[in-house]
Amino acid sequence: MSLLQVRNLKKSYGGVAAVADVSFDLPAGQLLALLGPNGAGKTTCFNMVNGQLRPDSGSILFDGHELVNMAPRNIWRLGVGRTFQIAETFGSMTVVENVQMALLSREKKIFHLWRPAASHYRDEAMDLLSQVGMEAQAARPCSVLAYGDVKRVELAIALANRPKLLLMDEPTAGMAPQERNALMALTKKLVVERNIAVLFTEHSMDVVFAYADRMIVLARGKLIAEGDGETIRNHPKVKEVYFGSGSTFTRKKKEAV
Ligand SMILES: Nc1ncnc2c1ncn2[C@@H]1O[C@H](COP(=O)(O)OP(=O)(O)OP(=O)(O)O)[C@@H](O)[C@H]1O
Repeated sequence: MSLLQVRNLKKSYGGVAAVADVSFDLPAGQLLALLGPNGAGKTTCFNMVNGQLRPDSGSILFDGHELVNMAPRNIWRLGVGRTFQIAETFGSMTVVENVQMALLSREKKIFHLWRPAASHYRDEAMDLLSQVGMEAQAARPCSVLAYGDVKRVELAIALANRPKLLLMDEPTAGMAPQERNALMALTKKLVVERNIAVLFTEHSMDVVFAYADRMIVLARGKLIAEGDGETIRNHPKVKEVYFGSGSTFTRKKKEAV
């Protein structure tokens, strides 16, 4: 049985069917890209999986638990993680402190500190930072980091909760091509090592074709195609939706990581 099983998911806004009868599976250890043109229903779909939006109908079964009608915090506790942007809130804290906070939050200990905060979970935080290649920058405030490095710290924070499923909404938005590839290569490595599943939306097709194991494509709320890169590239409905037929995605050489 797949880790995540989405069945007949529906959500309408007034007369607009934002998501119309969408079903898909995501096994552990896979990166699944959720694609589609603007307004296709990607964000709506995403937010139903993380509990921010309640579907009109359908089922989201995760690791044997029905997520529909469950509070986002409880969904998170079951092991559905997301990458949050730390820049706005915790930018003045150091890299390692940000990860320590995430570890404390996992253990619900933020308001029960009995040791100086600096010593809480420091080793575990440093271990997570080494996994994302950021241990050398542990003592720097997040606010001074390069954008690609902030994204690595966000990944470490998301991993602090030991997610079984990680949701990433446009993880590489605003990044230069080389940074994009480095972040996705790292994500892929962690997915394989930890056997976690990743569901991500992404507008950079070079990233999608280089790193996603499978893709699903939405158009006007409906799932129109599903499969690997080759299947999606050559799918007539996908071609039609993106370019009104003709060639859809140009094959780009994977850039050096
Ligand atoms: N809160 C809302 N109220 C009304 N309509 C909404 C709302 N959220 C989304 N929609 C509509 O639902 C449809 C799907 O929107 P959604 O944001 O899920 O698409 P998307 O694929 O994420 O698009 P994008 O790539 O532009 O972010 C669109 O027609 C959108 O206008």
